[in-house]
Amino acid sequence: MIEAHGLTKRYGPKTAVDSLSFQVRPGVVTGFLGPNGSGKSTTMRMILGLDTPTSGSVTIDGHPYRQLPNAARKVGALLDARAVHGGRSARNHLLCLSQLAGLPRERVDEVLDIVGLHQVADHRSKGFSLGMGQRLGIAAALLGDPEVLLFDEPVNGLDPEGIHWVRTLMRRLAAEGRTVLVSSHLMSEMAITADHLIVIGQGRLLADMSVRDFIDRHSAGYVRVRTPDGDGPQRDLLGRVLAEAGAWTEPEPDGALKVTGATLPQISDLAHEHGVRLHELSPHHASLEEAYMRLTQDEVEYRSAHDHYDENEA
Ligand SMILES: Nc1ncnc2c1ncn2[C@@H]1O[C@H](COP(=O)(O)OP(=O)(O)OP(=O)(O)O)[C@@H](O)[C@H]1O
Repeated sequence: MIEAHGLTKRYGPKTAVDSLSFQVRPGVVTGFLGPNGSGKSTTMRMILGLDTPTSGSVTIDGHPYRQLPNAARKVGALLDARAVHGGRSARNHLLCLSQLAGLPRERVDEVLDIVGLHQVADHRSKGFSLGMGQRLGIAAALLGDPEVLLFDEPVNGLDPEGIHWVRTLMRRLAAEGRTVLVSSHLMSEMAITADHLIVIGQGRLLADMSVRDFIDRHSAGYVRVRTPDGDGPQRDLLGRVLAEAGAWTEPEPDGALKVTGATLPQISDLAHEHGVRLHELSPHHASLEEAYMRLTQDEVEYRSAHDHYDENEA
């Protein structure tokens, strides 16, 4: 289990990670989700002892990474798949890593099999496609047969077949009882891959819940309602009475109104009471992607405003 308590990282005036507290449990895939620059990589680097927190702490099974007995067998990570030494063959690269970590040589062939690189194991990794490089990075993460695995954007740049392969592998590793933390900036990908979500924006925790709960809570529906006169007085009247009833309306390009905060029967009754005829009254569900955008949007906006402020200050 990975546990963070008030984890904070500042780079000069920039707070990259801001008082994060969360737990990553074994047996499930935990998706670590946030827009670009929200602090995912910095958090992962702190989990792996590659960066020191400004304050707070993060531990793996109760120990900071650097104090873990036999860390190479306990934790595996894919941070930057492009960081492979291109002059070596895939096999030699993995042999070097296994030697450095004191792991048995035989494990190299096992992981080459797992990631499907056996046939090209003696080719220089310089000629590898992005997908093959990603597989090699994952092979390196699996060398120590670790209980805890961290993958930073593992599907970046992969084709659909590669994405499917990574997704299946993550789920298999979790099913074996391992702790699997995988970062992404794509909600659609995490909704399929992960069981649990930790969502951050501007370094701060925005959501920590199961994917199912996230869908239930955040993909709130809306109702589309259209009057015969498009954006005429009938629609304006309906918009006013809906607002008075506490609903929130937004005009659609085709003259319809997008209504949230009122049920289909409530809208129908209000229209009837005020003599407004309706040509459309239809329920809709916001996509998960929209929900995620809404959740993180404020943080992105906050950042732009903040950066602008900093520039003025300087
Ligand atoms: N060494 C550093 N020095 C200064 N600022 C940094 C450093 N590392 C990260 N940052 C800043 O901290 C913030 C978080 O960066 P981080 O790379 O952790 O985000 P991320 O969520 O992983 O983004 P991405 O999806 O783009 O990789 C960014 O604003 C980044 O510019």
